[in-house]
Amino acid sequence: MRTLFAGAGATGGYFGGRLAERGKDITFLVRPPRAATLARRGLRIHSPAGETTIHPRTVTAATLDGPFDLIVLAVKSFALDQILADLKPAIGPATVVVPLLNGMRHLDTLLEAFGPSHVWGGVCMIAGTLNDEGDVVQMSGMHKLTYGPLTGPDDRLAAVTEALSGADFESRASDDIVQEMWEKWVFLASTGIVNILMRGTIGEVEAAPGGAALALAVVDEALAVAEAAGHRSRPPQEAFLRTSITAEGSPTTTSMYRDLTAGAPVEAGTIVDDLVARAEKLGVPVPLLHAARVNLAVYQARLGS
Ligand SMILES: NC(=O)C1=CN([C@@H]2O[C@H](COP(=O)(O)OP(=O)(O)OC[C@H]3O[C@@H](n4cnc5c(N)ncnc54)[C@H](OP(=O)(O)O)[C@@H]3O)[C@@H](O)[C@H]2O)C=CC1
Ligand SMILES: CC(C)(CO)C(=O)C(=O)O
Repeated sequence: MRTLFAGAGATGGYFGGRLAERGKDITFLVRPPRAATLARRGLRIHSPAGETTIHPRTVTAATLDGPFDLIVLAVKSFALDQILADLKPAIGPATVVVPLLNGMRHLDTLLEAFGPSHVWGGVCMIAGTLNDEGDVVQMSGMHKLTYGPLTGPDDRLAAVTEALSGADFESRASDDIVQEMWEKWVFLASTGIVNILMRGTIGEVEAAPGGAALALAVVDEALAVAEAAGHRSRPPQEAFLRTSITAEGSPTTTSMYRDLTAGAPVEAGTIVDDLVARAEKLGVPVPLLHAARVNLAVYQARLGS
């Protein structure tokens, strides 16, 4: 399968790089400065398992001139509109688009842009970032990619599975990807909100008096929204979240918190604001999520000023 990774940042660079490392047919859609960095340094991945350099094939919006079989979308939510416009030439009659973005709102945007026959769901679990050189840094051993059609069986599944497997990360097709995206959203939003409201890692919050109780109260609010929306996390996912968000000494932060502490724009709209908006619509009280929304709005307003 000709596969295009749209974005070669922390997630796209990692998962696309790992696939390219195994000889899969991977191209990255990047902007000119990123293309220049990748040409000069290669795509370097630093991980707990070691370091690797891949020399990736890249295209830019100006040189993208034909359809791909599979597109993996790996940009931040605020870059979505531009890249969807750039991707138009890459969409053929049978192209599958798998987004890795956090949250749910991008699915509506994608369905509107490309139509239901092209859009699948996707979830990735990784703690990744780019360092000052533009290299991908995988901060823990976690690296999982899950994907699947939004509605019913799809005869492209075997080919997509072949394209996304066989590399040095866990890869899995899901027959209920929408539920898995909700579970990831609840996990990520809860963890990120605890980081942001308390300005610390999960372990630092847990060590504070009342910290674990506060974290679990955030989880209860996020779960209540998911439940009202018909997507309460299944018991093993809920148990994992409760354990992980109260883990003693945990260094866990989220990409949202890392962006905030770096003074960069934060995906507040799709990760926090959208959860609060759904809570309001469904009549679910979420005072802690609301506090996080206000906190992030103040931050974003300062960034813009
Ligand atoms: N980082 C993490 O640990 C995790 C992130 N996620 C989610 O994955 C999504 C992607 O995040 P992440 O990979 O961290 O983000 P990054 O910022 O690391 O990477 C996004 C990349 O998209 C590129 N980009 C933006 N617009 C365009 C465009 N028009 N054309 C080509 N490239 C473009 C940027 O390139 P440029 O250099 O040109 O700006 C950047 O390198 C987010 O929704 C995030 O929440 C999910 C799980 C974990
Ligand atoms: C919760 C986590 C770490 C898992 O991938 C994540 O999605 C993020 O930091 O954005």
